[in-house]
Amino acid sequence: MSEAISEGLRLSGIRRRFAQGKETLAVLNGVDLTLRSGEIVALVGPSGAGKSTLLHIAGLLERPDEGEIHLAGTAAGDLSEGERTRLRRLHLGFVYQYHHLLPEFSAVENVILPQMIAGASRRSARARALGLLDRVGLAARAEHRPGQLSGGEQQRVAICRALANAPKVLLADEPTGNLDPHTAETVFAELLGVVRGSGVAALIATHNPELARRMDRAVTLREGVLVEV
Ligand SMILES: Nc1ncnc2c1ncn2[C@@H]1O[C@H](COP(=O)(O)OP(=O)(O)OP(=O)(O)O)[C@@H](O)[C@H]1O
Repeated sequence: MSEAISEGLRLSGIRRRFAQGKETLAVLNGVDLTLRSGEIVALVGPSGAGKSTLLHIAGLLERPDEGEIHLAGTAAGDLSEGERTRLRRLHLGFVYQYHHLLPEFSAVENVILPQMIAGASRRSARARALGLLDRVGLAARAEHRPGQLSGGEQQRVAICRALANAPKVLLADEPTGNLDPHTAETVFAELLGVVRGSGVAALIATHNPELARRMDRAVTLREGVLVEV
């Protein structure tokens, strides 16, 4: 297997600074990270360390000041915004702390939509959506709207939506941070189960050391550089 195929995401020498008044805050100071296919990596670290900034850059939502991002073997740096959007739709899934589901659509429709935007037929998109919802125990809730679901159920739907287009890489920012500890535990176990079952590479930011221990390895940001923990 070539390196380009087995590699989900590669970040090289990523730097990002923000102006804070007259000062410059160097949040990312040369971040290197390779996520192989199927690898699940925890991104831990104190508030303000730069986790969200790193996830935005890895997710092609923001450009770094310096450095390169390879997603599924494609270098993203020189691409136009349109090409980056296409690459993101093809290869990336996102889960946020809040579910961001469309409230007027049912659970299954929320998982169908990204597939149809990517060009799938309604029929195949629906079959895949129902399969994903079934894997997180939501088959019986597929036709419910987000407002009719519990917080944990909403977040499970958001996980299915992120995996709907069979991305190469899943990025998650505190995916269970908004749930009570018991629900967070269950939803996190399901997230790991469905991620492991799909072979997607995942980078998951969490404040919770217990959750971090369940992943394949953990990295943290120390003075803007990633180190293994
Ligand atoms: N657009 C911006 N402009 C200026 N400063 C920013 C911007 N985005 C982030 N920062 C600063 O960069 C630092 C890192 O922020 P970031 O949100 O990446 O941290 P984090 O590790 O995700 O924190 P948390 O765990 O609280 O979400 C913070 O000091 C923040 O204030």
